[in-house]
Amino acid sequence: MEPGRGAPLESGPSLLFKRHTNNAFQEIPVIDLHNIRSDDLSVRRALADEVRNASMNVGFFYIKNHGIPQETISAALEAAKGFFALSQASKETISIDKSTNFKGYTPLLGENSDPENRGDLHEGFDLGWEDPSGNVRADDGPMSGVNLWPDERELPGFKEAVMRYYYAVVALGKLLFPVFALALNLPEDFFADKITKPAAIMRLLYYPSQDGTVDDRVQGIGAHTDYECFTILWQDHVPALQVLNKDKKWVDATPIPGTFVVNLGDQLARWTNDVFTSTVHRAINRSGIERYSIPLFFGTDYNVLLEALPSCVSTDHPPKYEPIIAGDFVRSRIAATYKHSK
Ligand SMILES: O=C(O)CCC(=O)C(=O)O
Ligand SMILES: [Fe+2]
Repeated sequence: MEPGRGAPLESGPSLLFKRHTNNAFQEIPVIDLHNIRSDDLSVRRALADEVRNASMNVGFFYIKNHGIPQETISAALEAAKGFFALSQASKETISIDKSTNFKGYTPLLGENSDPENRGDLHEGFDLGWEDPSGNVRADDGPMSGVNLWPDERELPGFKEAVMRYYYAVVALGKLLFPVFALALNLPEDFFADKITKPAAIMRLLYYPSQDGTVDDRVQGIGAHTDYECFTILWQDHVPALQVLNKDKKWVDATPIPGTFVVNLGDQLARWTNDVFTSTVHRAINRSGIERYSIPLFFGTDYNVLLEALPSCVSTDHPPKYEPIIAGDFVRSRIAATYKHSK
């Protein structure tokens, strides 16, 4: 059999399940991507082993040597700062309420990631795929629709900086899928025909600091899991992100310069029948200064049927979730966060 094209590392799904440890993680591993493009399959498999371990037991990992130039990140951050500094009236002209597919501006408390809470204390700007000429796809099913951009005269260069960052992170996401495939003992190209139209939603997020008396039902972003396959998150130097371990203890995802945080989402958990874990997380900014972050949620094409992968099912581990179309799943989960805000 051709290397990396279907030869399982070790046969049988039960071996995958056995790699779950009973220990609650205390820290988030850092994975070095410098050899992600290696010609040597054994090198790529070694990387996949690290990703498998983190995906099964933590659901989060940092990546370093990811190849995204610092100036691309800095320009996107400056664009985000410029956007959130606009007047409320300007931002409201591209309110997410005017969008058919959850694109544009969300004000403070405009959504609620944890139904137990009152609302999320962040502002956001959401965008999805568009090509360099500004065309969106018509065939994204329930997530079809255009991006809403601020007026170019008010914020020159915003769209260029944001899209340059977006394309760079989408390309990085495409590199990670074969690693996840190897980590699941699947052919390395297993996901290739399922990510032809990147269903990648990106958000610019702004978290004011929560000072003084804090209402525990208002957090920067309430406890939640992400919806797509995985998220590539850039966070600035301000600590806020926390990740829940099996002992129900919050572990800090402390900012590490030069890294992104990758966390798995519910699409991958459903697809892998929970072999890979979609871990609960939240962000609370009590630093005294404002915080910015940029998550990019990387999902499958919206028409893909998410049903348990054969390699993740056995007689002991029957499928846990009903098969569902990716686009319907994402749309219903996003809609819920807006409905819960009150
Ligand atoms: O801002 C962060 O650190 C986390 C954001 C997040 O969890 C999300 O947008 O889903
Ligand atoms: Fe999240």
